[in-house]
Amino acid sequence: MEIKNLSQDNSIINQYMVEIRDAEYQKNRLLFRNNIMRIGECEAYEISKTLQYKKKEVVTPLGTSIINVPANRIVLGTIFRAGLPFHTGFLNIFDHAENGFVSAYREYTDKAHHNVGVHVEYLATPSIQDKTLVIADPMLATGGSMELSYKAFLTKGTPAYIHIACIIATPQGIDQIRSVFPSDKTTVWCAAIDPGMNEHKYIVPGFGDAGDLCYGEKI
Ligand SMILES: O=P(O)(O)OC[C@H]1O[C@H](OP(=O)(O)OP(=O)(O)O)[C@H](O)[C@@H]1O
Ligand SMILES: O=c1cc[nH]c(=O)[nH]1
Ligand SMILES: [Mg+2]
Repeated sequence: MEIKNLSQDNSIINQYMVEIRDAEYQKNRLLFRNNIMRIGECEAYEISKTLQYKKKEVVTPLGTSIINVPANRIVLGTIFRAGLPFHTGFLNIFDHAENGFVSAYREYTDKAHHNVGVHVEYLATPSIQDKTLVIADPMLATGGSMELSYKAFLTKGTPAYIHIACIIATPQGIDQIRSVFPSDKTTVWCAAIDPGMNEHKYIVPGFGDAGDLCYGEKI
């Protein structure tokens, strides 16, 4: 399994990361969502370099041009809620892609908020059979949401390749992906790998609760 940590090269993504991590800057949800979207666009562009390409002839007003265009059939999968602005970034780049949506939310199963269970309740997706499945979700913390969402997508076919796209990952989340996903056809993309999680399973330093920062607190 390949891990592509985009923070290893300096790029404009670092500026967006500074802003989404900044507790003051986060107070503006519009700017927060917009930066999540822009990181999605950057990751999509990086993923585009790894696709297969085929020649396409295009007729201009003055002649013809032959250009290599992506050949993969892409399904952009995302996980409600926090995945939505990230998904928009991917769709801005891969505007011809099909789209799949799954809901997953983490719920504490004990009073001390130390144990987290993940609930999957909703799936709306085209077939993913033999397609390139991108699953976009900003946070890969325990990896539980990504694992269960992937298993939900698998009820609709077997993908040819899987790109796990997140913004911040933890070593534990990556290990979880490694134990569940097919190693010969999975790449994990992220803009940072943070050292770990606190006792409530929030990534530290991370940036907080992605869904709440995008859309407000839920009850
Ligand atoms: O790797 P995990 O430990 O499963 O955590 C990651 C999940 O946490 C967030 O969703 P959350 O459950 O907060 O739902 P929300 O997007 O509706 O806020 C995030 O968007 C991931 O889906
Ligand atoms: O730090 C974290 C971990 C999981 N989900 C979030 O939104 N933030
Ligand atoms: Mg949340």
